[in-house]
Amino acid sequence: MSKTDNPRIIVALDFPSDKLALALVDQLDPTKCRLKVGKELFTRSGPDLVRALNARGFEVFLDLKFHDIPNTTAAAVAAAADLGVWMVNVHASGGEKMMVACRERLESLGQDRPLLIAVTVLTSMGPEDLSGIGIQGSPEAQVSRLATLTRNCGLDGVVCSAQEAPTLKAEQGADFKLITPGIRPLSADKGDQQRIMTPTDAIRAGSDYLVIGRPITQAADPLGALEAIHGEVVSV
Ligand SMILES: O=C(O)c1cc(=O)[nH]c(=O)n1[C@@H]1O[C@H](COP(=O)(O)O)[C@@H](O)[C@H]1O
Repeated sequence: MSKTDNPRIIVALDFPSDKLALALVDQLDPTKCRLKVGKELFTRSGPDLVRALNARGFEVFLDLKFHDIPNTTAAAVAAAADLGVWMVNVHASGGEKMMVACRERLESLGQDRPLLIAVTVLTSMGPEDLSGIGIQGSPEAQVSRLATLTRNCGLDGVVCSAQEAPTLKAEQGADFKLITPGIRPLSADKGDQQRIMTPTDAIRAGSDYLVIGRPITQAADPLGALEAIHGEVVSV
């Protein structure tokens, strides 16, 4: 049985400044979503912004997709843990030694550590993009391979497309977390995403957490958009 806890929506704060991010956050409800801080916002606003979000009662997924040698990456996830984030990620393609070093470093910090997950194949990538980087075969096969490696390294889950969720739940077990971006309500623009799914279909497919950016952050009424998707998700 999966121990996924609420809220299951993670709003991606892809903004160029803390001012713009906080203006959006102050319209949201921490009982209905967690927040994701990614590369753009963290590079501009850094740890102080993460602390400001925590102080407002939100749990934070620090999405910096670390990918480096084991020693450097393990030190980076430990820094994320010091910041008090709820979840942190690395690229599974960094390999076994890198992922094990990260997990061991976090475990050495004790019980109250962030969830550690790995990115498999980005949801913006299709088969032709994989072949461009020398990977033959389907995105689904590559996601399964990297998810198995991630689970064998003892991490808590993976970032993948909801399209791969049914296969991964069957292969990796219910407790292995699936964090799925590329979520698009029927009326929303696909944008640069390729492997997409609606919120309801993603939950039915086995997603534990839905990462949603523009369909909420660029909505005329962000709280209304969040509440509509939250209502959809809790009623599946
Ligand atoms: O790690 C991620 O969060 C991520 C992985 C992935 O494969 N695809 C993906 O879109 N993301 C992130 O999920 C968010 C999706 O945003 P929207 O496309 O605006 O909903 C962005 O912040 C991406 O950085």
